Amino acid sequence: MAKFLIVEARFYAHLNDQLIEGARSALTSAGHEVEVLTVPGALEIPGAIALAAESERYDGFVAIGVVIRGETYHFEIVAGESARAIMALTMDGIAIGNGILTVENDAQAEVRADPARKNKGGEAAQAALALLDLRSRFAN
Ligand SMILES: Nc1c(NC[C@H](O)[C@H](O)[C@H](O)CO)[nH]c(=O)[nH]c1=O
Ligand SMILES: CC(=O)[C@@H](O)COP(=O)(O)O
Repeated sequence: MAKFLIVEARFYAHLNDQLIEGARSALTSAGHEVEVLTVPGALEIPGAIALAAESERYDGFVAIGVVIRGETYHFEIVAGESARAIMALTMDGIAIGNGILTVENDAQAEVRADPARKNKGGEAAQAALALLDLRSRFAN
């Protein structure tokens, strides 16, 4: 059994609840333990994962959040930089699945958050499981 930390940026609570449901279901059905940590926004997720990884209490991580385009360039920063920082952490060998939605509008977010439809939370959990499996395969 492995221990996973879901780090969620709780900007849109009802969407996060669905994304977390999908991620949690994927992880617990595979026999793993799950905790959830909440941060203000997607830009805080990579730092929170880095700090949690240093504690060595968790085997893998799932980033959960929703970034919906507004009127300014801030969307590109929040969406792009959170993804870039998460990618950098995975390149350091940390098993992270990225379930941060980066969408144009609420309708796109609803479809992707819903575990019964595109289930992007579950998809991100599966990615974290795959990276953890690779790490254990290459460690031996
Ligand atoms: N607009 C969204 C944000 N913005 C907040 C940033 O993520 C960050 O918390 C702030 O810039 C302070 O450092 N975050 C989301 O997760 N989703 C958004 O749509
Ligand atoms: C993704 C964002 O940062 C966005 O929600 C902010 O909206 P705006 O660009 O209209 O300030």
